[in-house]
Amino acid sequence: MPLQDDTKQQLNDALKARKALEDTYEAQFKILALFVSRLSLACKGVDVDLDNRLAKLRTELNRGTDLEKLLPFIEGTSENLKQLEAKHQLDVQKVQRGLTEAGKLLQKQKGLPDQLRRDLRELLGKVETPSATVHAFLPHLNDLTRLYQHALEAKQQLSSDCADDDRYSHICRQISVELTNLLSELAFAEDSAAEMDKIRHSLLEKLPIDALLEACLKTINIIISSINRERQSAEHFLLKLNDALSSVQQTVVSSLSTSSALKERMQVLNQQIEQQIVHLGAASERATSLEQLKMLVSDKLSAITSSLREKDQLEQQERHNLQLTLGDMEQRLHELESEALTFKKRISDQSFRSLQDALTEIPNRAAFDERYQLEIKRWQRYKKPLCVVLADVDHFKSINDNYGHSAGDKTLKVIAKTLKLNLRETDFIARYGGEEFIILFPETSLVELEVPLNALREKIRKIPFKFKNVSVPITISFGATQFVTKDTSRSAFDRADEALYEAKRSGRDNVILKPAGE
Ligand SMILES: Nc1nc2c(ncn2[C@@H]2O[C@H](COP(=O)(O)OP(=O)(O)OP(=O)(O)O)[C@@H](O)[C@H]2O)c(=O)[nH]1
Repeated sequence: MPLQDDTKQQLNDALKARKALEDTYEAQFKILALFVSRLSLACKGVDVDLDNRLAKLRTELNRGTDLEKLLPFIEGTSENLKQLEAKHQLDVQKVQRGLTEAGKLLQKQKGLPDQLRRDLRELLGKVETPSATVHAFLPHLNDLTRLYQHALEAKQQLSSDCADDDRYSHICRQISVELTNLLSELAFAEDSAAEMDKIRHSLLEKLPIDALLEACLKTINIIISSINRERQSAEHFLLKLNDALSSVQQTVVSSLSTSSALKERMQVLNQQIEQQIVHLGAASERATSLEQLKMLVSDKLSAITSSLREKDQLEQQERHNLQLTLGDMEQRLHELESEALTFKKRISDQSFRSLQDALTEIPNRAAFDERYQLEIKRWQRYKKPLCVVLADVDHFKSINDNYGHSAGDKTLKVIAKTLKLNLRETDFIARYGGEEFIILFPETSLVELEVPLNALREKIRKIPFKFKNVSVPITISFGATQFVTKDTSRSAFDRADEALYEAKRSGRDNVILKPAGE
């Protein structure tokens, strides 16, 4: 029996040990199941198929399903994971390639700061190193994003600098245009005119701001010295006038005093003559003999004759003095008259020249502005059609560039002359600035313009321009419009400008008529 007891004991012990082992396995299995369940949750979102499989596995694990029953699940999921692993490798390569390409693209950008370029080079070196997971690239991606951000900031700065550049050249262009217009509206004497011409020519180039300011200062100096010259000339005229008037006054005063002295002397003589006649009468009564009377009369008569002669001389002297005074005054007046004439001509020349373009000798922009307002008023009053036309020489810059500015100037003169000669008396042409002309056609409708404008265009094209022995055909484009009721001077002008732009865009050497409302 002890043996039986012993065996029983052993069996019990074995059962206990097994139970303990089973308990341990079960606990371990639970821990493992929990871990697998958590791990599966961590994988969630990588792949939908995998997510579904893992969700099922978790449910089974929670239920405590036998490992045996779980095995097919596990196998299927393992297969799924293998495929994912392959895909993961591809993803890693893709991320690596993507990062490299994005980095290289950034490297190609212009205007990046040097430090950014260095950081980028270093980053691209790191990206080249192979990595097992996509995660390993995350810091690189982060770095690259940062570099992109810096690059964008640098670019933005650069483009705002460029915007400044644009603004700068816009301002320069505006100053240049305004100054050119001002120069064409100013009238100057010969020497200043040459200086002005020099400044005008310099403005044909693209000038930096300091050169433009210098041109402005030079212009101001010329204006000031010209004003001074005009003032001096006016002063000179006034001084002459003053001189002449005071000399006339002096002459009149001295001639008055001379003539009053003569008058006094004449009175004395008259008295003397009267007295001599009275004496003669009294003495003749007293005379007792004819001989005595004869002597007395002879004496007195010679005294009277000498007084009369003296009186005659005095009268002659007075007449002579008067003639001298008159002659002197006449001469003074002639001088003054010619001085006044010169001055008057100077003033009228001045006002004429201030409305004339110095180069082409046709009206300038200021003259146009005046005439434009006048024609608009006429159009409003009489309701007769009014057209405004802008004309611009084609590719004029290339004439300057290829043959020099003097050739350009000559071209403008010839074109202006041709245009003017081929217009009616009632039409008005002005140089609007640069190589642009503006024409007003009163009492003309837009349809009526087609033929004459095309004729003008042909005329210009046929001018045999020759530079450096090369025949250079020059063409011109026209943009025309007609005033309508709602128009202002500006709106009609803008429409003509748009038409001109269309003429240029259509290939130049063209006439575009643009009615309102198109
Ligand atoms: N010689 C000379 N050139 C002038 C004068 N005024 C303006 N210019 C030049 O005229 C040229 C005008 O050039 P752009 O405005 O580019 O026009 P474009 O070359 O005529 O070309 P499109 O008008 O487009 O056909 C510039 O080069 C100016 O310098 C001037 O009084 N004399």
